[in-house]
Amino acid sequence: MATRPFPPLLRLRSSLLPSTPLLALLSLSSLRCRTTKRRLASLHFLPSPPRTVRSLATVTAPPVVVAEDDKYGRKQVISVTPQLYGYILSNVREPPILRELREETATMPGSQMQGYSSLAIALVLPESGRLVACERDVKCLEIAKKYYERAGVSHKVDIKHGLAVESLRSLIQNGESCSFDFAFVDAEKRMYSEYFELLLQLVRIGGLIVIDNVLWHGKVADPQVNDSKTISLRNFNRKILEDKRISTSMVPIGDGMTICQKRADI
Ligand SMILES: C[S@@+](CC[C@H](N)C(=O)[O-])C[C@H]1O[C@@H](n2cnc3c(N)ncnc32)[C@H](O)[C@@H]1O
Repeated sequence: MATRPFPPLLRLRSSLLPSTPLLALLSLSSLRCRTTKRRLASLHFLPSPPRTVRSLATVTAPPVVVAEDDKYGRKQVISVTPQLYGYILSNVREPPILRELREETATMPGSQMQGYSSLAIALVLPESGRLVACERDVKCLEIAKKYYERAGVSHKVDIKHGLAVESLRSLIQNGESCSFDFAFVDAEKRMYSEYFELLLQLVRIGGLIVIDNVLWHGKVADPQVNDSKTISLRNFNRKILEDKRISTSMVPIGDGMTICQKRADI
């Protein structure tokens, strides 16, 4: 998950979702929603705090960096300091159940916020909406299930326990291609390209695929960093850039997020 906050509310208006339903696939991550009534989705994606928050909570680094190179026109870039992160947390409409999940998982080893994205989406789905959530880790699922139940949204969530690629392939084999409105990806970074190809089959024309962590803490831009995840993400970003089957925008919020819309002419 990203290590810096996104703007707290990503609002996808119906104009972005031209026809039918709304669905998603994410990692707790894969969701699908079918509704013929509401075509508006409001999704909260509030990721983990910056890694420095817990250890350097009182340090206040300047939040703005100004590029020195003239070719960038002294562009100012904001970075989320612990102080700014605290400010954001106190100025977003984060439902109490999501805050509880975030706080409970903040101190856990490994990935934090298990189920946060899927719970955020399930909370705003209409009763007729459905979410497919893919996760391989039982412990993560236990946390997520607990919160789905507490939030009263379990009936909207179809959990697929296993490798996300296998779950996505099963959905295709079950004839569910072109039936999803929205997919959110935040699982194994080296598999992003495979997830994307499968999701492109599963979402309808006009549907959205949102991919998290595409800037990978800035490592994708650092030629000195060449570990397998960074290389995969670099290759993935290049592939998306050149892919004519989608409209796409890479948004520098959180850890970098790419938003793709499936085009009609593929
Ligand atoms: C960064 S966390 C995602 C958190 C998610 N956005 C949320 O809010 O719940 C990454 C998750 O992906 C899961 N994961 C990683 N690789 C996977 C795979 N190949 N198949 C299914 N889940 C996977 C991990 O177990 C972990 O829970």
